[in-house]
Amino acid sequence: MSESRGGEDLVDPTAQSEAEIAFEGALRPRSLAEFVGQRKVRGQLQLLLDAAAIQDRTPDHILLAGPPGLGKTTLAMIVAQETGRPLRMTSGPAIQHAGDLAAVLSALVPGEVLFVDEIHRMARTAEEMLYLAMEDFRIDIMVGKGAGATSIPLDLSPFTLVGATTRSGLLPNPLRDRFGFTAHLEFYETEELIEVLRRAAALLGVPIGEEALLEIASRSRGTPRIANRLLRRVRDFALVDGGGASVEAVRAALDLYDVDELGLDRLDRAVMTVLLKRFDGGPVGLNTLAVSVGEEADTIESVVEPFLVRIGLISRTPRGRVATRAGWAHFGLSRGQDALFGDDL
Ligand SMILES: Nc1ncnc2c1ncn2[C@@H]1O[C@H](COP(=O)(O)OP(=O)(O)OP(=O)(O)O)[C@@H](O)[C@H]1O
Repeated sequence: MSESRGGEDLVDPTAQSEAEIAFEGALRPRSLAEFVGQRKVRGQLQLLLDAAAIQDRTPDHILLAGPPGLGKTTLAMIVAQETGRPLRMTSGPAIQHAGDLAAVLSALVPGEVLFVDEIHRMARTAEEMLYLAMEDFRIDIMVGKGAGATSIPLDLSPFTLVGATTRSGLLPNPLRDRFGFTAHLEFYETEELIEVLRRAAALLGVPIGEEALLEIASRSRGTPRIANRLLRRVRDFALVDGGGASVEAVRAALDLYDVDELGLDRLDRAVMTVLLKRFDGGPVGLNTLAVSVGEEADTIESVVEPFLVRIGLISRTPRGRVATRAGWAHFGLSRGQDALFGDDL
């Protein structure tokens, strides 16, 4: 739920309306067994939780790293659910001062799971407080100012911190090192997304065939949040059209929303078009690309780029972003053609 790229983008994993939050809540897997894909992470988490249960202690702190919409919040909820512990949720941007964090930490009950979304956006002063809290379940609260300032130690209840980040590179090493386990969530394979969709369609009571599921899955950018969102649009389309959720309905619905067969939307296409036409395939720096499409560099770096790299349309080089041969081919262009196309971006 980080920086939204705004508008009505269907394939923006960061943009979420109230209605969608409620919709997602209904589809969220409640146990590790129900959680589709991420096999390695599931196995690692299961082991960590089982070991803690045998020793009757709070599980180690967990860092969940990966692009938005891959299931970090869901996994945090599952950790609480599977261990029968209460869950408290907050986010980095909500912790602007050490005092904000002290208030949260001091209110934790023994064994509670504390989920901090976008943990890389927390205030620096709070990060330092968190080091001690994670290590010793203790914080020092500063009282007074200047020469008369004193620090009062405060013992905390043992807790498990589950941090989520789309930018693990931005976390300072001392914070990263205090997590007992870091899970790197990967984009989902098409087969896994089909599984996510099959489960969601059953929960929503939408009859849908395998071919239609495949068509939605392949346009979902490896992201369950997007898969569920596209399914919702297809369900609406089928309802209004009256023809059922056929593969034709999927194609018509997603064409209507400008999501192409690779799952690229307007912003992805704008980035690719700028890279190919204006910069003749690159290399181009991230900031230049972002300014050229009128978007935040952070959105390009954490949302657009990882997907374009993953599907092989661009690559990152030390000198900047470069279009690959597949990138040129997908847009039916070749190097040196910009004069033909002009600057019609
Ligand atoms: N492995 C999965 N199996 C089934 N559904 C999933 C899975 N992962 C995510 N989902 C679905 O996708 C939705 C989005 O997941 P979630 O909110 O956990 O993502 P996130 O990584 O926390 O995103 P953000 O960083 O934007 O908060 C969930 O509501 C759930 O319905």
